Amino acid sequence: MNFCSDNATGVSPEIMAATAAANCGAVMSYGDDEYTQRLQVKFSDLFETSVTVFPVATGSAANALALAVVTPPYGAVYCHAESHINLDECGAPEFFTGGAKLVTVTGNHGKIEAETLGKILDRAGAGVVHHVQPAAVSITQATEAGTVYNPAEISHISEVVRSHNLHLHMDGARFANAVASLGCSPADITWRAGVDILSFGATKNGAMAAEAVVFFNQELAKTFPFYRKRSGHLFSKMRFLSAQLEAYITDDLWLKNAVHANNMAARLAAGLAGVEGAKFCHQVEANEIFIQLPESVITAVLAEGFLFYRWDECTVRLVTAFNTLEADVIAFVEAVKRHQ
Ligand SMILES: Cc1ncc(COP(=O)(O)O)c(C=O)c1O
Ligand SMILES: C[C@@H](O)[C@H](N)C(=O)O
Repeated sequence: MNFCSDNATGVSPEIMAATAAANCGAVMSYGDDEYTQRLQVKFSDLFETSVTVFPVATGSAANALALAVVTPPYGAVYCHAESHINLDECGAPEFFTGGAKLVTVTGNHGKIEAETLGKILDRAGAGVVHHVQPAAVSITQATEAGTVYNPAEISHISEVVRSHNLHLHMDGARFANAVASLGCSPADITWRAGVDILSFGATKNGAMAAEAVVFFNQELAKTFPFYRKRSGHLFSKMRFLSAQLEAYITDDLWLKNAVHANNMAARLAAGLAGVEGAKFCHQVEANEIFIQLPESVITAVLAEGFLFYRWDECTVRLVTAFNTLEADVIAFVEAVKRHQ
């Protein structure tokens, strides 16, 4: 039983079927196909405003290319110290921006606080030739700590971003899990809250390999095609990414998958709450659990064949997904309780 990551899962049957169904005949390439064209309307409907959508294959590409559009080589991107763009993308944002600097911001439970960000930006040296120039802020929704920003928190951050003439990017690798957790509309935690560009994740939540860069700020969308092409992410057979994304947002599949993943995480957290020596590091608000367990328990449960990542000293990360079985959750809890 694998609780390592939602990246470990397979593909939603609906998405696999849609991808196979797209494999018929010849269609125009490089995004000029009907599947990709339909995405523009369908994503605009989903977000209740006119958007421009660009499929790419990975979340790291979505993040790095989106940031490249809003950050000059001498610029600065402000992000949480534990953010994926800072720790897990091998310098892709720095590379694709042409050398911009990621300036990290600390904050509890994986979240940037507007007041802290404002103080940092007030002292950032905008216009001072010796300093990198503030250009963008990137927040992750749901965060790398398994928490979520509510609409008001995002609005407060975007007010600070706007007051310093910057742009706001959202790493939404687990965006669906955040929407499912908050019970809000996609618009409420994006453009209505001041987000300019969203990396809309699908791979972790049922797609095979498809993410969408969604532009709410249409002016910023103009240069993205060139960044995407020169990064090698302009797929000639784009239909096979777009077919995944289209199936993902059809009949609310994206939300149904996320609701299940979140429910399994809540079920797992409830089971672990009573374990002797267990201590949750963060509120479980989406599909990731960070929990401290006695080393003897961790070692014994790993020895039983359960798969999960150690996160740091005595802390493990448990991630549920759209196809996590409740029986697996129960089995994991029982294994932990056997060894407590
Ligand atoms: C929060 C977050 N953002 C972005 C990514 C990048 O996605 P990918 O691994 O597809 O590059 C991940 C990866 O799992 C992630 O957890
Ligand atoms: C790199 C690793 O953290 C991946 N992003 C995950 O969430 O599993």
